[in-house]
Amino acid sequence: MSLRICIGGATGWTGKALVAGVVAAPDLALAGAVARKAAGADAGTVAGLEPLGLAVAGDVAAALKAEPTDVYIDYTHPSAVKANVLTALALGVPAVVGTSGLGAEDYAEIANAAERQGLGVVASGNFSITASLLTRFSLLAAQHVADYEIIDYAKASKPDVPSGTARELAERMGAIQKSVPGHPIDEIIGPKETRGADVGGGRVHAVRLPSYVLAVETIFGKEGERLTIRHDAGTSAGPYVAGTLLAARRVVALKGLVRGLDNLLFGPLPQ
Ligand SMILES: NC(=O)C1=CN([C@@H]2O[C@H](COP(=O)(O)OP(=O)(O)OC[C@H]3O[C@@H](n4cnc5c(N)ncnc54)[C@H](OP(=O)(O)O)[C@@H]3O)[C@@H](O)[C@H]2O)C=CC1
Ligand SMILES: O=C(O)C1=N[C@H](C(=O)O)C[C@H](O)C1
Repeated sequence: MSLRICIGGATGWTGKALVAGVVAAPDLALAGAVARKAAGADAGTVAGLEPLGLAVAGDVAAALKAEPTDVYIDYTHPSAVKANVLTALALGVPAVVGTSGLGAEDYAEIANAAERQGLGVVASGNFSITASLLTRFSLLAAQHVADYEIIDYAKASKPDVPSGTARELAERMGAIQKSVPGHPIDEIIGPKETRGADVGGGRVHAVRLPSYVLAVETIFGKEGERLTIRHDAGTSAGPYVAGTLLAARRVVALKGLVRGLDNLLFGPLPQ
């Protein structure tokens, strides 16, 4: 039997690519689509496909109550994602979280809800396979090099900071080894904000300018040498589809929260 998927944000940049990915996959079926402005319209038509005979729902609860669903996927907005995921879990549906804007405290709450319900959640700041390589390489490097900083580049209109990619990376690198500034920030002469923000132990500098989609750079410094690891997203949402759908296929067998697609792709980080 096909795995029945509901997509929150089905009319968005990423959501439309995912609707097409689910429709094209022989082992998946689209059971629900959520968006406010297109509520009532056909989910296939609004994604630029043939009609699917499935109406877009105006909210997550309505979609999940209307059709039996195995996995809820969220690509909505930083202001909506946490409530959507908690709603899915409360209705007994595991979740895959692509939307950015949540930090360690939000994920602790989501992990508790998932464990209470005996359900899985997979969240990843970036579901592209190559961005997951940036994450994994950076985590490995942080095990060996203490001094690092993260640069987070995104489009001027991005509503959240840092990006989901950079936030997850900073929190996970910070848990391995805190990035300790060589000169204490409190004693800096000049505007302290120019030294970026401590995000879960990792230091992040955010740049927001037209022409970027999203790029993340981790820079490691040692005496006499420097290592830079960088990922650049292009203008298509295609790279996020395979990783998101891999997470959807795997989340049904999990209990609790897994944060980071690299954990599904490459297994736990070697200690
Ligand atoms: N983890 C990853 O790999 C990736 C993460 N992202 C993240 O996913 C999120 C969505 O990105 P993107 O696809 O570009 O977004 P879009 O703005 O293109 O689409 C957002 C979708 O969510 C719906 N939506 C539901 N609730 C809200 C709300 N409260 N406010 C705004 N929209 C809402 C919109 O429809 P309507 O307004 O009609 O409700 C629309 O369908 C972002 O946080 C982005 O950073 C994006 C790509 C990859
Ligand atoms: O807002 C976007 O567009 C993206 N956001 C994600 C993030 O916040 O990390 C990543 C994706 O590359 C695009």
